[in-house]
Amino acid sequence: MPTYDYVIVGGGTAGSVIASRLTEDPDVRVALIEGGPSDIDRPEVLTLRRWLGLLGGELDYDYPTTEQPRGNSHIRHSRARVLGGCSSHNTLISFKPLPTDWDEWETAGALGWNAAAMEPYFAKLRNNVVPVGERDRNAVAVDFLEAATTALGVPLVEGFNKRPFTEGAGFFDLAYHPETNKRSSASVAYLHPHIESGDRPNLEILLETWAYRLELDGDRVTGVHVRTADGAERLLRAEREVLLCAGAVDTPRLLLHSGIGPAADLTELGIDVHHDLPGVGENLLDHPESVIVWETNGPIPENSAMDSDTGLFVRRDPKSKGPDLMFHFYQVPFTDNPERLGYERPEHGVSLTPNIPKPHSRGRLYLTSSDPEVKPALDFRYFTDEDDYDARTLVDGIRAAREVARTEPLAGWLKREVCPGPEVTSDEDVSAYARQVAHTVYHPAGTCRMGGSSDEQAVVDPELRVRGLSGVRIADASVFPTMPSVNPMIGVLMVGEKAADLIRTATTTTPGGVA
Ligand SMILES: Cc1cc2nc3c(=O)[nH]c(=O)nc-3n(C[C@H](O)[C@H](O)[C@H](O)COP(=O)(O)OP(=O)(O)OC[C@H]3O[C@@H](n4cnc5c(N)ncnc54)[C@H](O)[C@@H]3O)c2cc1C
Repeated sequence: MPTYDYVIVGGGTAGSVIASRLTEDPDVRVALIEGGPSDIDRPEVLTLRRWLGLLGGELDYDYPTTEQPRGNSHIRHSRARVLGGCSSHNTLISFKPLPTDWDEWETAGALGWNAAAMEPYFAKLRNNVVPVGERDRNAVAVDFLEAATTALGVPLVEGFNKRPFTEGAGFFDLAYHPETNKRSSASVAYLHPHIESGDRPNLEILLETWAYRLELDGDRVTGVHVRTADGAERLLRAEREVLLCAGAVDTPRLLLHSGIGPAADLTELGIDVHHDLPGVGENLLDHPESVIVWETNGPIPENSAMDSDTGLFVRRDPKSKGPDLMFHFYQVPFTDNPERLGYERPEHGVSLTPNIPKPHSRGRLYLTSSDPEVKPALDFRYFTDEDDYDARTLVDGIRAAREVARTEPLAGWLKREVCPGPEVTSDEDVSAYARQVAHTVYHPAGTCRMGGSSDEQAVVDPELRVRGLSGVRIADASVFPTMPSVNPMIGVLMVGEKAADLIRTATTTTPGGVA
C-alpha cells in the first residue's frame, strides 16, 4: 500500500500551490490526487482566449443548480476537471482581495487572516499577474472606460492591485503571458516547471484519479480511497496529513460521503456518521450577476485577452466598506440566458454584467444519495435575502449600465439596447428580468467555512484543521468565511500559500504532523 507524508486531494488552484510548496523539502513525500488529466500540451486549455470553449465540455464537472424560485434555475456551475482546476478554465482576472475583505474574515473568527497578515502571501505568488497587455486593449473597451468614468464619476484605475479601492473603472490584471496569451494558472506557475524538469521525485501526481472516501482511524484521518481511470480502487495512506483541496463543491461532497457532516442528513441517506459536523455544505456563497446587452453599429475589433478585459466598481452606499456594485464589460453579446426568454443574439454587440460584491443570500450544498457518483445538490437560494438587497443591487446595476451606455464615447458604438430593452423600465420589471436571466461568475465558496471555536457552523479552525478530527485540513475556496468583494482566485492561491506555511510550521512544532 503506497504511503506518503501528505496526500492532497485536488490538483486545482490551491492544491497545486500546496503540492509545490511542500515538496520544496526533498524529504517530504506528497501524493497529489487529481480527478482530471494534465493540462500540459493542451492548447485549448493553456490559451486563455479559448476559455469559453471549455465550459460544459469533457473537462467540466458541470454542476446544475436546484430550482431557484427567485432566480434562474438553469444556471450550470462549471468546475474544471483538469490539472490546475478552475485556474485552467477561468478568465484569470486577478484581484488581491481588498484589506476590508481579509479583515472581515478575522472578525468572523478567522484569527490570523487579517489584511496585514495576508499581505506577504500576495508577494509570494508565482503566477505572472500583469495588466491586460497593450495589444489586447480593444478600442470599445477603452471607450467603455471613458464613458463609465464620465457617467458615474469614478476614477480610471490603472492597476487595481496597486492600492485598495472602493470605486473605479479599468483594465484588469490577469494571470497570463500577454505575448502568447498563455495562462499563468496554478498548474503552469507551480507544477509545470517541476514536471518538465523532473526535479521533484518526491511529488507523485495521480491524474484521472478520483477520491471517493476518506479513511478514518477513530478521529484521525489516515488516508484516501481513490478510483483510478481504469476503475481500480486504492487506499493512499498519509503519515502526516490529508489535505482537502477539491474546491467548494467537491470538498464538502467528499466529507459528506465519508460520514463527516450534519448527522441527521447523513443518517437519512444511510451514510454512517463518523463525525457530526453541522456546517459542512452550509454557507454556500457566490457572486450572482445579471446582464444587459447592446447591439453595436457594426463589428468591433477582435483583439482582446479574453473578451472581458475591463471592469467597473461602484460604491452606492457611502457607508459600505468597499465597492457594492461590480461590472464586467464583455466585448461580445452575452445572451445565453436572455435567449431562453425569447431575446435574440445580435450579430455584433457588447454586454455589461452587474454583479453583487457582497451578496446577502446564503445557500446550501447537500447530498441526495449515498452513491458518491451522484452529483450533490447546489441550492444557492439566489435573491432570497429578507431585505431584497441582492435583487435591488442588480436593478441599480442595470440603471447604472444604461447611464454608461448613454455616454460618449461608448454611446457612438451602440445601435440599440437588445435586452432587457428600453421598454423595461419599472423597478419591478427590471428586477424580474435581472433575476430571470441571472448568471453566476462561477465563484462558489464558503461551504466548509473557517471560524472560531464558538461558531457552530465552522468546519475548520483558523489553522484550517477540520474541527473534531486530526490529520486533515482543508485549503480551497470552501474555507472562505465570507465572499471577497472581488474575483476570488488570487484569494484562493493565497489560502494555498498560507496553508503550506501552516502545515510546515505544524510539522516542525508537532512530531508526526498535526495534533
Ligand atoms: C468559468 C470560470 C471563470 C472564473 N473566472 C475567474 C476569474 O477570472 N478570476 C477569479 O478570481 N476567479 C474566477 N473564477 C473562480 C476561481 O477560478 C475559483 O474560485 C478557484 O479557482 C477555485 O479554486 P479551488 O482550489 O477552490 O478549486 P479548483 O481550482 O476547482 O480545484 C479543485 C480540483 O480538485 C479536483 N477534484 C475535485 N474533486 C476531486 C476528487 N474527489 N478527487 C480528485 N480530484 C478532485 C478537480 O478536478 C480540480 O482540479 C472562475 C471560475 C470559473 C469556473
